Amino acid sequence: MSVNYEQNQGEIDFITEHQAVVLSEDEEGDPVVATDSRKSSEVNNFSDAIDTEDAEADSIGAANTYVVANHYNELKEAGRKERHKSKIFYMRNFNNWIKSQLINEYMSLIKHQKRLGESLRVLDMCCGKGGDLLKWEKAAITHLICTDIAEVSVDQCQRRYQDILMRAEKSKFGHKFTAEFFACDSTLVRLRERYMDASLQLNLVSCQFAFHYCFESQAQAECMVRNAAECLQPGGFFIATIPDAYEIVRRLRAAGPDARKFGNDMYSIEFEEEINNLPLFGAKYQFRLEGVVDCPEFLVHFPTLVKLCRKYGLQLVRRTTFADYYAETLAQGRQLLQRMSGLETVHVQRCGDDQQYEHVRKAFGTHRSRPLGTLSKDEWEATTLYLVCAFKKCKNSWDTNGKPVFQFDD
Ligand SMILES: C[S@@+](CC[C@H](N)C(=O)[O-])C[C@H]1O[C@@H](n2cnc3c(N)ncnc32)[C@H](O)[C@@H]1O
Repeated sequence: MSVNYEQNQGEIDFITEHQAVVLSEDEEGDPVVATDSRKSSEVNNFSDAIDTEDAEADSIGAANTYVVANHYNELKEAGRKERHKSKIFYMRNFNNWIKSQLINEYMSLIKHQKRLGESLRVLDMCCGKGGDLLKWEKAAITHLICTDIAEVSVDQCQRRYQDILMRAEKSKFGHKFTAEFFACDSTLVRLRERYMDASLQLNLVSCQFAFHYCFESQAQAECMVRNAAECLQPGGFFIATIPDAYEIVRRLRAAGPDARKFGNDMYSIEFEEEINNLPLFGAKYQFRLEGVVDCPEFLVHFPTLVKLCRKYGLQLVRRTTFADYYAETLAQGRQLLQRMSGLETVHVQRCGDDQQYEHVRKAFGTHRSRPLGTLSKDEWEATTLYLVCAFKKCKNSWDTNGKPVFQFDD
């Protein structure tokens, strides 16, 4: 049996309703993994949360985490000048804007539930080099936990935080917050045991452009979701940006019946395996992004993610593609988008017959004299591979066996 990675009407309805899970064409109950002899350990229902912390990576199918860690450890931080010259300069800024919009949206909801002066604690899971530190500062949080598998990135993140703190001390307007940093694999390690205070309650967990790494195996996905969920206060949120598996499979199919690869000059996605036989976990592809990423990644089967999240009390409240999120939040986020240089300024008359801006000519003709903001075709194709999602932590009671019974709103 193969897993359905194509979005059918049933799944669209599911996403709209946030209710029953359709995992494949043949299965409506617990997730079933496509038969794959190498991953026989995954061919069962979700087991209880794995208890063996720091488990042997190999024993739970985490063969690629070293490759990913090495890749990010070796990635050089480009200077401002180099970043400006990058072919994906605007797309990276655009992605950064999407993250800001998402963080602002859910921080606002959290702040509405709180009284002024109450603590606001955030976990930035897979924080990288700290690209979101300024967003946390602006959100006026009180405590931040940053963790990532790449030690080099965590060190850099910590240095950036120290800079922010020093600047905040000198400025009347800067916001100071406490923070802790550690390197570890969020798909293998129980994070709460590494926190300075293991009883700490979080208001927001954010995992940006990284959650999909945990879909290498069921045990890793389960560990990562538990890390996202278990310290969240009821009413708190888990937010993420991940590649949209439906869109990936749709583009692959569009590339031809036997195609295993698609992309453009900015990015490419290449599957090793026959895509009609993709497993539920470990559906691996190589993702390449102009000068920044060349790494194995894994499809996230969205209904499975939703089901796994529900097991830990997380209820889906948003699943929106980047294209739709841009359209939905543009009116409110236009100024920020401009400040972040999230779009390239283009003069239609100067575009000539450049195919990268054909959409602009089609939309506005060649007579428009005022400049406008857009992304090149290649950058737009790369950014629209992604979606934003958000889950709310629900209240719970306890059953007679001491297991949580979550009170979902739907
Ligand atoms: C594309 S970067 C995103 C970084 C950051 N969240 C951002 O938005 O700028 C992906 C990050 O995920 C981290 N990562 C990948 N697998 C991980 C794992 N198993 N545990 C913790 N971090 C991981 C990488 O080291 C890398 O920093």
